[in-house]
Amino acid sequence: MNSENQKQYSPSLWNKRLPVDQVVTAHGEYLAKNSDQARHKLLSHTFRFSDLDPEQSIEIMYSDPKAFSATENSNILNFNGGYWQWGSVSDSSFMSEHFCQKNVITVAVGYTIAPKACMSEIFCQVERAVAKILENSGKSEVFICGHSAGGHLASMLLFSDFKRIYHVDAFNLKGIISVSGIFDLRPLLETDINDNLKMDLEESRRLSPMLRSDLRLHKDVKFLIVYAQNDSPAFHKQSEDFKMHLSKSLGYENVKSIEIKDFDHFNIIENISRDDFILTKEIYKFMKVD
Ligand SMILES: N[C@@H](CC(=O)c1ccccc1NC=O)C(=O)O
Repeated sequence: MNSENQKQYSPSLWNKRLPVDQVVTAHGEYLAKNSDQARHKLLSHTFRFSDLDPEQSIEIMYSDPKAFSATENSNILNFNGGYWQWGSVSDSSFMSEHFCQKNVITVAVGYTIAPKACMSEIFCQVERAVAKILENSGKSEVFICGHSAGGHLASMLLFSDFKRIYHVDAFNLKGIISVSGIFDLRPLLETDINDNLKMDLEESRRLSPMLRSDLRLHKDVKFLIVYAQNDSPAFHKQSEDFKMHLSKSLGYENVKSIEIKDFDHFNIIENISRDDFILTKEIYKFMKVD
């Protein structure tokens, strides 16, 4: 165990709002409550990809059946955080209400969490769900937002060969938003986060977008990399290093990073349930929604 890494990758220790042992529970309750509220107010469909685990599914929300059946609209996919071992697809539609009011369709994307699935399996499940969504999205624009572990999964899609493996075009995948994401998994090997994931060095390298340059996604994809002021220094560095990797090594032109002042690892994502939050407004701008 590396105690410095353990500290840097324990986001609850860096929050300044709540006692350390309460912040994760409060976070889970917030996401569940707001997702339930959205489910009651909006129309929704769940598609399950497996009989083995209900988490391997997507939950689509929308306010207007006409928008849902239109061939040209805007979709935002959400990948939940929780270090690939907590969180649920059913708690991942907490931001749907205001997006759907603006005729954006929201899609919570679920996956089997560790230790039932390892990191490679989790990424495959997410990749397959995205391929299905792209296949069925017509000319609609698709944006992906991921928090923490979800930001990692979203960024890994850069190296997905959708054409060869799933026979779909990814031309309508327009942008990726990582909120307090992790891009180099190696520091996690020496923390208790890996007790359930059981990654070895080879798997951690292969699944680190920071260490990959075998790009498959087209260069027009836009990136928004966001982190909270009260994230740890290691999280800040991971985001800024990945921004450099995208722009300098991989040649992406449209990459922006933002630090959200006075927020932490948890309330930075909770608050995208509000339409007046600074990050929500940035996401609207990024998606060209008004
Ligand atoms: N044990 C971690 C928990 C954590 O990082 C977390 C919990 C819920 C949702 C996202 C999280 N972070 C990354 O995926 C902590 O110290 O906060």
